Amino acid sequence: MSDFNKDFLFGVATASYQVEGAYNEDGRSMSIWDTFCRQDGKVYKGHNGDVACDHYHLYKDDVKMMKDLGIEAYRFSIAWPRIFPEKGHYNPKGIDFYKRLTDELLKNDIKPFVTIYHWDLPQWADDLGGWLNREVVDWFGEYVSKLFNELGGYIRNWITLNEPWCSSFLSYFIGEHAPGHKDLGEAVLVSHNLLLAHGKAVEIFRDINSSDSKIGITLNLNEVFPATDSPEDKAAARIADGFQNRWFLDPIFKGEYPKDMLELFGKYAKTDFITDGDLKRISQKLDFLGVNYYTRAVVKKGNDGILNAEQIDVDNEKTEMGWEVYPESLYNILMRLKNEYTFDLPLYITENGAAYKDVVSDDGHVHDEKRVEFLKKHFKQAKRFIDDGGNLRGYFVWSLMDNFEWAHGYSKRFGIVYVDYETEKRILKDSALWYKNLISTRTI
Ligand SMILES: N=[N+]=NCCCCNC(=O)[C@@H]1[C@H]2[C@H](O)[C@@H](O)[C@H](O)[C@@H](CO)[C@@H]12
Repeated sequence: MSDFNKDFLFGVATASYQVEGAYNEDGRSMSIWDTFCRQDGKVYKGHNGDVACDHYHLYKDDVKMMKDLGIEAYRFSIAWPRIFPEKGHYNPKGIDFYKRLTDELLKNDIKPFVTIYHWDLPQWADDLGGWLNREVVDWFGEYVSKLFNELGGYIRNWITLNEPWCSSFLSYFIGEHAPGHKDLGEAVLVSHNLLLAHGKAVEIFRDINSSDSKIGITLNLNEVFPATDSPEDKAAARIADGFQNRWFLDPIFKGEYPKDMLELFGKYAKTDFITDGDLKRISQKLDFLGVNYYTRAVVKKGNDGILNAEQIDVDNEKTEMGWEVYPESLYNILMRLKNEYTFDLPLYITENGAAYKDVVSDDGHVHDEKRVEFLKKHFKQAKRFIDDGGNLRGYFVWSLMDNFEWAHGYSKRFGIVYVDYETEKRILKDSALWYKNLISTRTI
């Protein structure tokens, strides 16, 4: 048994489109996810975020619930379509919601960690090309400037982007997320414009915010294993690692794209969009890195003609998402970051959690023992990293409450709090009570 020190932050995370609802209230305009949900076959049973968990109206109760659990930090995202519902048109009512939410958090001694972009691009921006249009960097700059000026006095921790891998490759190559394109060339261009927007936000942040405010980015990283020791499978694992991890880690922390991936992508995608100064903008010094970890990947040589790396099914415990439970990779990823990229830069686990088939028992409780075990194992790996000299500053469980799980709609439950979507009633799951005890004892 060992203790997390008193400065370590125990948090929970959500995202605007997944919990807020109030999709057309107080001036909010459509996002690409509002549009995507309305297209046939894109989202499970046509679910959407119109109401979601109604966090927009129930935030005070949700903050009280966090307070009662002893939660020390709350990671939430801001909906760009609330702040700029039209190009160049600022909506003060949009900011007012986040001022109310932040005020409630601070009154309850809960630190706000804000994600500036968690995938809900305004539809007006997408109509102008969205992340495919390099002008998006300027639109993003206007957006972040307003946030820093209006909220910078209350919010001290900022995350520019959530998982640019998902906003680019999952959304423009694999096509599972909005806007649902399937073009590798587009995805590579989008990934670059996302990183440029990230860099622009850091530049503006350094101009506007005081030094006691911190800025970082959140990346979803996984550890990639070859299915066998064969040279082909090892080569496939290297490419998959480049596709998932190095394509973002290298430009941000080393100021250059990985050569093997540039060469590979260059065969299928335009890569002449990288202009002088781009990598300098992308690789500015950060105050922390956020890591979202869910599972590892085991890959074999594939034949898709592009990456030629195919994830295989592993006969091991899985979550409702079909993701293998593999806590050791959390430690390995953090150690790799420390040794190869971030060194002594503060790290946060900005997301870790699991979806399971949660049901309300006859006793009115939700006995989610699998989630308790999942979290226990992963917190142990986080503590192992700290004991081995890792500069891990906090851990945000995904998620505070069940919510809109993107293409899966409301069919997957990640919360430590159960949400009855018919009534919006919240029910603490056993995992919430377990987390409350962990926070109070600080011992895993
Ligand atoms: N094909 N395929 N896909 C693999 C996708 C893995 C990466 N997905 C994530 O990390 C998302 C992250 C997101 O921030 C949050 O908004 C999501 O609710 C959670 C749970 O899904 C995780």
